[in-house]
Amino acid sequence: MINWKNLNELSSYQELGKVKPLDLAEAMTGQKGADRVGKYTVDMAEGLTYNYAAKAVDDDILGALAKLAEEAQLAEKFEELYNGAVVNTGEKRLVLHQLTRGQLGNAVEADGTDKRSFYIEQQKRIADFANKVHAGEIANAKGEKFTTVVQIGIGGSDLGPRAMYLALENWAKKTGTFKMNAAFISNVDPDDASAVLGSIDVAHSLFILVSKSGTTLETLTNQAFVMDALKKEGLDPAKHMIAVTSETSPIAHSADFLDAFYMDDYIGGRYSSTSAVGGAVLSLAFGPEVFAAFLDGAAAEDKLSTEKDLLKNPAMLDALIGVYERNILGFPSTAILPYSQALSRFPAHLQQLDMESNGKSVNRFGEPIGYVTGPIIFGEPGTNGQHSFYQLLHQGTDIVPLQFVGFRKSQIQNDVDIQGSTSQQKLCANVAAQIVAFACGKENADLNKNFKGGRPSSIIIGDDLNPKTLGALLAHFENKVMFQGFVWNINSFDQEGVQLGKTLAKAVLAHETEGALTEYSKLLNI
Ligand SMILES: O=P(O)(O)OC[C@H]1O[C@](O)(CO)[C@@H](O)[C@@H]1O
Repeated sequence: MINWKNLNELSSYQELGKVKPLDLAEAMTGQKGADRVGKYTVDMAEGLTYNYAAKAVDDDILGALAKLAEEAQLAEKFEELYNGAVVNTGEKRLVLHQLTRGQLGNAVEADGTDKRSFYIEQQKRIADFANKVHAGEIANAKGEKFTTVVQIGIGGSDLGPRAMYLALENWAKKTGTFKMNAAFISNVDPDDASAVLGSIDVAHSLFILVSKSGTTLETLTNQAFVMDALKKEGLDPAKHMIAVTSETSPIAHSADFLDAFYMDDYIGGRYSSTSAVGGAVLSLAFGPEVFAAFLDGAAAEDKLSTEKDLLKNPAMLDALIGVYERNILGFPSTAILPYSQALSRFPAHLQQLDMESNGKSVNRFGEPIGYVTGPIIFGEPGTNGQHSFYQLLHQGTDIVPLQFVGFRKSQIQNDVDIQGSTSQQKLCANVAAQIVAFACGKENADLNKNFKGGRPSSIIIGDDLNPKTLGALLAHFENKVMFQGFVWNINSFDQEGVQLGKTLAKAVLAHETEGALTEYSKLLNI
């Protein structure tokens, strides 16, 4: 029997508030700190590890978090989700993104079909299509091979797939699996589409129109923009464009497209990288085998997330430590800091994943809640961030919990030894230094140079970033966000907060405004 209770109704949450907080700076200094690094670590899938030695937790706090996980029935709620319960209460939908990469529980039937079979069928259709494009069997009007693929989409139909493409681009070039360049058009700003169209060979480009709803204004505008450009080159848009959408959307089964691949309403945009939304562009860019390996990594991490023991479940643990930092320690934000250039857009993807999912003020039944929920998420790859906003992270008045990601090896493996160390060693040295600097600080009589420390961080470490480790990394964060939503008793799978702005923008374009909106319209010359 599942109890969907608010966080402040749980006795384990009240108990958690009474546990003595850890003095992180003290705990991380000297041999005690060294011991913590070996102790507070848990294996993730695909050889990754989640190390939380530099988080402000000890055995007592972890014990209290384990009780909270149990009372909030996190493992049971995940089970409900993957067995096909209507967990998206706002939209009255099932939540099935895990099913795109594996079968965690019972077969799930919806709309008269077995959903796992449906997702596999779409993956097979995409693989077949991609193989034909690579072989030149599907080609442009002159029978020439397509060399570039361009995804048109926004939000979840852009950020995840774009971040995943960038994460694997150099890996694929290095390993000989690279098949096609990919570009992305998302913003309705005409400079976005113009710049992308100006940088590609349009006659040899295949466009993927990605919109689950098939109604997103930005995406449909960019589709028309691209169709116009194709026509101006004397090309037939329908021979250069495929669609990824839900079967019930207005753009499904349209003659505007060479082919169409489907996902469905049970996969939220921000959770759609492992569906056809990511599958089409990644299979075309790197080949279906690479996409399949990415799915395997995500499936392996999902499996780990079913573990009931908090200390063996990295996503649940990461989620609970985040709740402790947000609700007990009162920290308002979290920074995502990958020490990997390939993950340059991963923080942007996590901004949507986390903030669109957990930026909620009512519980899953639509009732107000009396505690804070999702933190503000931001980030940049290291070491660039160090020379930008780390000043505030080290000495600012707010404490910002940090989530580092680092790999022992670079992707391209082209490196130079300068002054006794390689660039990769310098990168890794910096992340190690930052973790300890944030945690331990450094006293100085000159307060301007004083570092208080006590600033918590965790790090996910792997040997290298490849399709499997990337899949595991993605699933870790998806599952972390889901578990946090369960703890806060909110619905992490709808996004009503984006609607009002869309409605008002339509009113502005239709010149149906009043008051301040009319004045802003005039200021912007609309
Ligand atoms: O794929 P669609 O339906 O075009 O939606 C794009 C994005 O728009 C949103 O609905 C927010 O406006 C996101 O949740 C979604 O990822």
